[in-house]
Amino acid sequence: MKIFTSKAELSHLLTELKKENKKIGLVPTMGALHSGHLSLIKTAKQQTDVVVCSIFVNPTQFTDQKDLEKYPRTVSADIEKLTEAACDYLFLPEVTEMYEEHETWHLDIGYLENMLEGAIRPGHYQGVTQVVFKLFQIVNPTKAFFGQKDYQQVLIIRKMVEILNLPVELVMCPIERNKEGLALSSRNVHLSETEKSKALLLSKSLFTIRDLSAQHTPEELKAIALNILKSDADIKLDYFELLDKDTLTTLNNDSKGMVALVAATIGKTRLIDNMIFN
Ligand SMILES: Nc1ncnc2c1ncn2[C@@H]1O[C@H](COP(=O)(O)OP(=O)(O)OP(=O)(O)O)[C@@H](O)[C@H]1O
Ligand SMILES: CC(C)(CO)[C@@H](O)C(=O)[O-]
Ligand code: BAL
Repeated sequence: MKIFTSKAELSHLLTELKKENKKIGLVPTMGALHSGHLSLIKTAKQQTDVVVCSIFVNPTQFTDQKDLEKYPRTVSADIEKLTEAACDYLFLPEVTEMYEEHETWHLDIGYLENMLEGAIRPGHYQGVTQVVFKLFQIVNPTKAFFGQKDYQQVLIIRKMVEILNLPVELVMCPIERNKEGLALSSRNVHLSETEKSKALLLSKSLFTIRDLSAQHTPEELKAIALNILKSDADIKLDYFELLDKDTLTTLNNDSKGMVALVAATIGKTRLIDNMIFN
C-alpha cells in the first residue's frame, strides 16, 4: 500500500488512473481502525478498481476540545490493517495540508444539521461536510463508502452531494458489531469492561424493539426501548428516536420505513447506534 501525505501528489496519481477508466473508491476515516472500517474497505474493493482510505482526525468537526485530544490515534497498527486488507492507497495528511489558516465554510444543509447529533454537537456537520467535500475534491472518487453507524452523517453527505451536484455515488455499509451486539466504534477503547457491558443496553434496546416491531405501535416501541435504556442509571441518554428512515422527520403515512437512533454517554464515552426497520 502506498501512503500519501500530499494532496497534490495523490490527486495527480488518481487523475491518471481515472484516465485509464479505473473506478476509484474512497473510504474516509479518522483512524483507530477496527473491523467496521475494514468492512468498508472490503466493500469498496468489491465495487471499485482502486481503493483509497483516508485517515484524518478532522479538528473542525470536534465541538469538544477534550474529545479531539483524546481521540484514539493508532497509525502504525492502522497501516498494518490496511495493508492486510489490500487497500491500495492511504491518504494521511497533516492538518496544515488540509486547511489554510482562518478558512471558513458554510453549507446550508437544512433541518438535518441541528437535530440529534447536530443538537448535541453544534457545528459538527459543518465540519464533517467541509472535510468530506475536500476529500471528494482531492480524490474525485467514483464511489464513497460510509458506515450506517453514522446514519445522520450519511443523510447529510447525501444532501451535500445533491445540493452541490457532486459526481460521486454514496454507498452506505451495514453496522459491524462485536459478538454481543455492541456497535464497533473507535471510541469503544475508552470503555472499561463494566462500561462495555452497560453499553450493550444500547444495542439491546434496538434488537428488542426489532423483535417486537410487528406487534406494537412506534410509540409503544419507543417506550419499551426507553425502559431498557433507563434501567441503568449510569447510561446518560442524549436521545432515543424512531423517525422516518429517509428524512429523519416524524413518522407519517408516507414513511417507507423507520429508523431507531440512540445516543448516550457511559462514563466519559459517548456512543451512538441505530437500526433500520423496513
Ligand atoms: N461498526 C461500524 N460498522 C460499519 N461502519 C462503521 C462502524 N464504525 C464506524 N464505521 C464507519 O467508518 C467510517 C469512519 O468512521 P470513524 O473513523 O469515525 O470511526 P468510528 O468507529 O465511527 O469512530 P467514532 O465513532 O469513535 O468516531 C464512517 O463512515 C463510519 O460510519
Ligand atoms: C466521514 C469522516 C471521516 C469525516 O471526518 C468522519 O466523520 C467519520 O469518521 O465518520
Ligand atoms: N464517526 C463520527 C465521527 C465523529 O464522531 O466525529
